Amino acid sequence: MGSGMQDIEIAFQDQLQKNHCFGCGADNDQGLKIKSYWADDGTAVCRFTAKPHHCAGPTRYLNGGIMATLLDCHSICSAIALAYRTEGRAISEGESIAFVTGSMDIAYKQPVPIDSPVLLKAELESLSPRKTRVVCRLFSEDNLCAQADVLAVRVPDNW
Ligand SMILES: CCCCC/C=C\C/C=C\C/C=C\C/C=C\CCCC(=O)SCCNC(=O)CCNC(=O)[C@H](O)C(C)(C)COP(=O)(O)OP(=O)(O)OC[C@H]1O[C@@H](n2cnc3c(N)ncnc32)[C@H](O)[C@@H]1OP(=O)(O)O
Repeated sequence: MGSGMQDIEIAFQDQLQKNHCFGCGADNDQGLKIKSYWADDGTAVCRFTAKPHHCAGPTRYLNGGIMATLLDCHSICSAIALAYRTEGRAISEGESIAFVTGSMDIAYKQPVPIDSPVLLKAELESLSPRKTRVVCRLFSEDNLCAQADVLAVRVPDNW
């Protein structure tokens, strides 16, 4: 105990300011408050544990709208993080960068048990200064349960 490096990594969302988004806003007390981080392989990851009221029709499965929110918000926050990294800045350092969802296509492949944590993994590709494509996968217990193809579009920070 007490020696070596400490993991002081801070989630993307905890570095963004004044974000009241239901899915990713640190400033929304009734929101999902997801937390996203860089992984060593260049993807961005997020782990989320649902509450019982996030259920689908059957109480044992996660609601598809909640899944969409997780995929959307993890993707957009990761696109924002990538843009800061590409500009050589820490998140929220200097002029703020904002992206929104231009489009999102989701394949729901398997039902997601509500009791198990999910893992979201986002692969990012910058298409132009204004557009980032994100392929975001949602896993439960190592099973690929949903996949989203997201177009993140940069907007002015007063959007
Ligand atoms: C949300 C934050 C913004 C505010 C900042 C506030 C606080 C900042 C703090 C933190 C922010 C952090 C996180 C917030 C995070 C996320 C929330 C989750 C995501 C959401 O929940 S967000 C809500 C849902 N989201 C919308 O409410 C979008 C409504 N919409 C629009 O606001 C416009 O529609 C817009 C901006 C999308 C485009 O408007 P625009 O005027 O820039 O249009 P333009 O044509 O110039 O598009 C430029 C290039 O994108 C291509 N393009 C555009 N749309 C496309 C589509 N649908 N399919 C295929 N390509 C598309 C064009 O083809 C062109 O491509 P090219 O450059 O190659 O020609």
